[in-house]
Amino acid sequence: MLEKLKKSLEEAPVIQKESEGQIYNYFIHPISDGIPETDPAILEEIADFIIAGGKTGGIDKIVTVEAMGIPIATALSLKTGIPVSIIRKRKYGLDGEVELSQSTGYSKGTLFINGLSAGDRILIVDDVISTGGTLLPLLETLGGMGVDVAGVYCVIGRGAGTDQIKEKTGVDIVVLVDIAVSANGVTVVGGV
Ligand SMILES: O=P(O)(O)OC[C@H]1O[C@H](OP(=O)(O)OP(=O)(O)O)[C@H](O)[C@@H]1O
Ligand code: HPA
Repeated sequence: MLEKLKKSLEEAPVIQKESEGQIYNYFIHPISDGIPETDPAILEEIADFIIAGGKTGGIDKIVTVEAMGIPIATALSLKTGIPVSIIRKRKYGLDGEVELSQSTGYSKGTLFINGLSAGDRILIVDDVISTGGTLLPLLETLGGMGVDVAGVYCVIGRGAGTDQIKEKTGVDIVVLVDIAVSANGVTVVGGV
């Protein structure tokens, strides 16, 4: 399953990004960066896998984080008819906007939630989970807002984020492909 995705990950180039004195080996792949181009067949395979997981029933909104969760969320939305709500990196100042801090292995920023409120039942999808510095504060913030997270899917998993989030929040993130990344490249180490 997901053989095309796994094969393309093994071929992904890796660059070094420096943040706060630490080097982060950053892989570049169509799903996580849109480079060199995204094969619609892979997006379709991902959406079909998520639908087969059975968690899209009774969902009000598919929720993703700008930018690279958007193609995955859109593919899923087109197949299910469920609307997409996007957590943005831009402040709008609308009533009810909620902001939170995000950190990754190579960046820090602020995320802005609009259009979600208590009682909404959502499915979160994203392209990558690595340190968990995006999803952990997001899950905590959504919990505080009374939003009901029915499931979380990340296409590519690397690093300790998935396990740390499970420990801290009890949320089981479904990762489709687990990888290890070094300066020499990407190795697929597990997945569905
Ligand atoms: O587990 P973490 O260490 O937080 O890494 C995962 C996050 O990193 C990427 O987001 P980024 O903010 O780089 O945005 P992008 O989608 O525009 O690449 C990715 O889309 C995840 O949201
Ligand atoms: O290494 C990475 N590559 C692309 N996107 C990412 N998001 C977190 N880590 C990465």
